[in-house]
Amino acid sequence: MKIAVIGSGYVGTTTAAVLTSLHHHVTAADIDITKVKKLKQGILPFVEPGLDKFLISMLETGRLNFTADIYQAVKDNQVLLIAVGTPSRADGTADLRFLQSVADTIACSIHEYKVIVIKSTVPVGTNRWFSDYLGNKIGNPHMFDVISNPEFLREGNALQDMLHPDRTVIGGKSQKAIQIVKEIYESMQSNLLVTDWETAELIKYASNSFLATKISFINEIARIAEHAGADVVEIARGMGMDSRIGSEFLRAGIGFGGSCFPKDLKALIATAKELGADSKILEAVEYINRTQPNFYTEKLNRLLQKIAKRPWKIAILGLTFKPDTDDQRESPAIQVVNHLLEECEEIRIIDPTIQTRNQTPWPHEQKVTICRTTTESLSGADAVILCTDWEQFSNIDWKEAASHMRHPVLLDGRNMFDPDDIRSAGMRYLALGRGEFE
Ligand SMILES: NC(=O)c1ccc[n+]([C@@H]2O[C@H](COP(=O)([O-])OP(=O)(O)OC[C@H]3O[C@@H](n4cnc5c(N)ncnc54)[C@H](O)[C@@H]3O)[C@@H](O)[C@H]2O)c1
Ligand SMILES: O=c1ccn([C@@H]2O[C@H](COP(=O)(O)OP(=O)(O)O[C@H]3O[C@H](CO)[C@@H](O)[C@H](O)[C@H]3O)[C@@H](O)[C@H]2O)c(=O)[nH]1
Repeated sequence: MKIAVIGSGYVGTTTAAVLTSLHHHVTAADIDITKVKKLKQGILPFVEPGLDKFLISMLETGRLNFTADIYQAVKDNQVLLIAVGTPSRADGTADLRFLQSVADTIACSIHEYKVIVIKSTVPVGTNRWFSDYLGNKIGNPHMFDVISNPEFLREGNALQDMLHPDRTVIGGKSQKAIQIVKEIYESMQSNLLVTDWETAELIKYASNSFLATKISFINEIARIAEHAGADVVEIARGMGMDSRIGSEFLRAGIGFGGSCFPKDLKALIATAKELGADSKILEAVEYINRTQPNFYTEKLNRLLQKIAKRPWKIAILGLTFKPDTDDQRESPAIQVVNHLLEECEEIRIIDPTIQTRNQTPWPHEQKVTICRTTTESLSGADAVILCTDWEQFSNIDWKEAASHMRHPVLLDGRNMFDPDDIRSAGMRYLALGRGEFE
């Protein structure tokens, strides 16, 4: 099939490469010319394990092409798959202006029947709105059909998630368009769920919100465990042994970040409000997550006030919202740094993907130092905070680390380490919900 993928970000690029591997002819289109130039050369503009090599091999098939000419991409392809961003507005609602701009482009270039597949995460009602908006613009609602096809990949595992999805959700009204989309994914071994637009849209938000709920739930249990002198890591292990609960998404820590959970949770709360429905659980999930990074850093503050002279020097391990990505969007590590900057003389950050200091603008930029090695970041520090559980941090020699620090204190924001190992290396170990209340 001939498919145009509109938007070449994390989702669009992965989708374009995977659809090529399914023997389709794919044109990936993006308005960002710099991005397109890189992708044409097989250079990924973001970090995503395995996707770089896969992209090159797909370009070599000759069936994958990148372009900044969205009009031509729309003209040349029967299926238009949209994967543009849907960021949060200040009030928490989803900003659909990129989607609307794609609709405007399609309206100017459509001459024959198209199947428009919305892969971007969009609030309930958006597929219906898109269909009406485009139909009115071109004055002919029969020139196209709209299909909701939400994406469930995780950053850091995008390629494998898309090659082997747990499920493929197809929402729509037109049987003809549903059949075409089914054929696109035909050779994939995946559970297929065909439904209407609204249900498909809500499956996406409900899935993300449920996973976010598991995380905030275990973070709340961690706060209780801390008062009770219990260990949340063991609690999660015990809970996870029950197959009805499952062991995933029960890691307590400084909270969830990224371009999806925080924004989708806020958007679902906003949708509920618009519809006049309750969202008490979702609001609690959002509240716990919003307060989680400061809950951790306050714990460190209390200890440092007792043992170290202000202003402090703090080392930060990891700035991305999770390992195996360079994405810092809504990273709780950034909230941790911002919360501490006022009290600190210097914050020394190390992250395997940091290229420049300016990826995130800091309020007191002169206080932030980007380091190349862990030792450099720890040198003279009053404390170190593990914010992102990158694999490479699991190999730190804590005995040596302690010798470089002014005060050997570790706040383990991801409960990554064994408290006994760290303490026996001469470090003071703080975590959340692991039996010690400072
Ligand atoms: N990142 C994820 O892990 C993930 C997973 C599942 C779903 N999603 C959803 O998928 C959507 C895309 O997410 P992303 O992370 O890939 O976003 P992204 O910001 O990485 O990429 C979006 C791309 O769309 C391009 N774009 C914007 N307007 C355009 C237009 N009019 N025409 C062509 N290109 C245009 C941008 O230049 C950008 O390259 C969002 O709705 C997101 O919620 C993301
Ligand atoms: O037990 C856990 C698991 C995750 N996290 C945090 O949760 C966030 C999100 O992690 P993850 O879900 O692995 O990454 P995303 O790439 O944001 O993927 C989510 O968001 C995507 C965008 O909608 C969906 O497609 C995916 O299915 C969904 O998992 C990160 O900050 C993690 O550190 C925890 O704190 N504890």
